[in-house]
Amino acid sequence: MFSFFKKKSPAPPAVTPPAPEAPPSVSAPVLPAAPAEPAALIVPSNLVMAPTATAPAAPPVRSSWMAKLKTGLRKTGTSIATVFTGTQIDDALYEDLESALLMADTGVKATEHLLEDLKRRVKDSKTTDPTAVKGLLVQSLAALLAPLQKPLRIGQYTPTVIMVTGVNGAGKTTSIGKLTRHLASEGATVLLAAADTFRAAAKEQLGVWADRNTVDIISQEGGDPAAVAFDAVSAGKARGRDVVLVDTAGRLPTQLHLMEELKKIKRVIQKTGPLQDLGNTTSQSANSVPPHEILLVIDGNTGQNALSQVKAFDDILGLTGLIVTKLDGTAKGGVLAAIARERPLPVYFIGVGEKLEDLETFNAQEFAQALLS
Ligand SMILES: Nc1nc2c(ncn2[C@@H]2O[C@H](COP(=O)(O)OP(=O)(O)OP(=O)(O)O)[C@@H](O)[C@H]2O)c(=O)[nH]1
Repeated sequence: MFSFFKKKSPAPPAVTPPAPEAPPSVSAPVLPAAPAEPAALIVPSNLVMAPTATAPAAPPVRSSWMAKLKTGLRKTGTSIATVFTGTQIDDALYEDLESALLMADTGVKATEHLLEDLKRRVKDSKTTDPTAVKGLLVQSLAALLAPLQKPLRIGQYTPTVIMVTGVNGAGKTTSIGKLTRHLASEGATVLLAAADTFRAAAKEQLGVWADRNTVDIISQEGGDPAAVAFDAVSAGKARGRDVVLVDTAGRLPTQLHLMEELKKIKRVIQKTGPLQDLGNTTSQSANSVPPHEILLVIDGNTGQNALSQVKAFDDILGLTGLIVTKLDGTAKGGVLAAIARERPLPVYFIGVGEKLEDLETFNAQEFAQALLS
């Protein structure tokens, strides 16, 4: 599920270690083609299980996840899939597809792109079968979504500081709980910062996750969220934690004073100073200054509104990635294509349920297949 950097050792120059032995039920991890990685080693986690077209059959864990994803996206997929039930590939088919994609909140730009790309693929393949066109649409969608597929890198800094933002009820606290569980199950030590000091229940909610996951939580009765974040990062440094997750209160991008507050939280976290970059032992890189990740949690049910949130939060904070929740039962799953076309930020995780295990890494090919199955 994550990329872990190998921790720095004073011993001889780093040598790539053999890949950790994978448990029998888990396939070899496949990371998306990435630009040149820094010298530090990425030790792929045994939870990175994204299969590609050429990978061996999906392991049981991932395939049950796929079933969940397919069920979750059925509402979106059914209306698109019915377009291909006819016998001819004609203008009517493309018009119906255009409407279905727009109804699925794919947005005008991504819809235009997909139609153009699909027509080219149909022409190149010389197919006359509408069912085959659906297969080509899967390819086209997967190619559009591919830039969003990226693993979250953990372990390059001690701690890796992750600030989590989003509108009210998007699923921030739940996603932090799920993420904490995954991190803890991979052996990472986690410290949670309850910087949502507005909602009385938020601290308790996070406290429950903390208890469940046996991690520490830093909170302050009615305190300043920026101060909570500062204390948490300082404590994370002092205690040598691998990850500090900072939960923030939900807010709308139109609530400018609250957006200013988020900027302040970011600034104050930056003031905790640079953290040792385990991937760059010679100089201190600029991004060793926390927060290393600023994530926006979006509710997949909100469709085009989610895209507006991505743009607004990104403009103000400079986001590094997204978590898309509630993809179970949404008719608006096309919004990921809109994000890919208009604001392509990495989608680190997607949520398809309220349970702890209902969080997985995003895989473009799987998502495209599930959406159009
Ligand atoms: N079905 C489903 N529900 C989810 C998912 N993620 C979160 N939820 C539910 O969404 C609701 C809101 O989740 P929270 O985690 O409290 O949201 P939040 O963003 O922290 O909320 P605020 O702190 O009020 O801004 C809860 O009922 C969660 O159980 C998901 O992937 N699928």
